[in-house]
Amino acid sequence: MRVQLIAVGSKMPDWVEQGFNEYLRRFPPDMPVQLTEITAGKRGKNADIGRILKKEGESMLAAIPKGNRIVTLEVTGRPWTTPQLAGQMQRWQMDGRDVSLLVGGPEGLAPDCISAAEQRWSLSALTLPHPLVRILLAESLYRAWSLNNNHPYHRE
Ligand SMILES: C[S@@+](CC[C@H](N)C(=O)[O-])C[C@H]1O[C@@H](n2cnc3c(N)ncnc32)[C@H](O)[C@@H]1O
Repeated sequence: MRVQLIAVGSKMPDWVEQGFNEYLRRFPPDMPVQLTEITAGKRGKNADIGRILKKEGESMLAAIPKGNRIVTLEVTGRPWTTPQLAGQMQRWQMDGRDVSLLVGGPEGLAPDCISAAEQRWSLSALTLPHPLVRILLAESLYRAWSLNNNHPYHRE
């Protein structure tokens, strides 16, 4: 199973790149995690946020290979524990499809992305900055993978 992380925003600071890549490089060849960055629309003084959000959403959906399972990252999504996420991961793997995880920009995800989601996942009841979400997401997925594979990274 391949995991595609589609996130609004590019040109992340070094600490974000380093933190994210630290976990990315740990995934095994049969579960690669790949990042697709969507350029955020310009949010000037009189920017039409609704239009920007729609365009970002269209770009996100266009980047998803046909047939992928779509999972949105949302504050109001399901708060999975690590064992629950590990269980989800096993179900995703058995289902045979690749997974696309969607992370929105400053105003969140476009309504079209939310409608397209099969599952909505919350990392915390707090609203997190999107650069931090990438790192937490990669670490959470790696921890769930380590639990499923009896790797010593996760300890009960
Ligand atoms: C700065 S947040 C957007 C805040 C926006 N006001 C909203 O309510 O969606 C940017 C993105 O990070 C992700 N995100 C932020 N906090 C999250 C959380 N606690 N759990 C899951 N995803 C989160 C979501 O994908 C969100 O679209």
